[in-house]
Amino acid sequence: MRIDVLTIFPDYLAPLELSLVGKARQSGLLDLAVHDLRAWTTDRHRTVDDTPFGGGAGMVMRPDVWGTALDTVLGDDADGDGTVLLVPSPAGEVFTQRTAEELAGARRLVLACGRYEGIDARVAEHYATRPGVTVREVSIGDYVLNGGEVAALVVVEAVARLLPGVVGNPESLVEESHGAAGLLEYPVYTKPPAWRDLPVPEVLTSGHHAKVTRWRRDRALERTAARRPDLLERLAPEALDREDRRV
Ligand SMILES: COc1ccc2nc(C(=O)O)sc2c1
Repeated sequence: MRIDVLTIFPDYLAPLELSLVGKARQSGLLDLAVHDLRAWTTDRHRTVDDTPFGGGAGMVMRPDVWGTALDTVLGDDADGDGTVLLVPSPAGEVFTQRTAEELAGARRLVLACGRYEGIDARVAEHYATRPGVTVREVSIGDYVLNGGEVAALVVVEAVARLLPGVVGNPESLVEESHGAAGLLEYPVYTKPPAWRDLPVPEVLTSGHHAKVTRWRRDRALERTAARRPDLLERLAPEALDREDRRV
């Protein structure tokens, strides 16, 4: 997959050179480039914003600068099919694991990180008409950030780890929170067996795999019911067996 991130703060995306995403880039599993939006400004102050039509506080990012930048980055991608222009926005659809799975199937992601009061609305409107490009405005949660860069970090990590070969053991993608089971993850333990007078649950050292599996499922159901009942409500009825309903 090819990912391009456009921002006025390229250094904010430095964490994408580290760890799992960094390794995926080095190995060629992920082709990612970060671009400084100011490279497409034309004035000596490298201006990217202006005052909002209709008045109000703050500044709005100019469509002309974004248009030149996105035209360049999108290129004359003849087979532009499967390109998602992703715009982090507090007014966007909520980004979930399902969103990450959908985006992981795209041929290409271009993330446009806004700042100030946001990007002129005509940018998303214009690129939504471009053949082969789908525009999605997404929010990573019900709080407001100062710009799209943090959201871009979240989106890139959540998507990259779903790409084949990026995570060492694909099995681990199944059991984690918000994974295929649709439940929160069960509690995990490691050595030492006793720590500050706190023991590890006996079943986990019993060697009885069926009991361990059941215990983990029960703890995941309990946690989900206590912390995210909305996830339980979304589960298909057949996703819970008779044993599950006992919890
Ligand atoms: C101006 O650009 C912004 C500002 C706030 C913001 N908040 C987001 C969120 O996902 O909560 S994305 C985002 C982009």
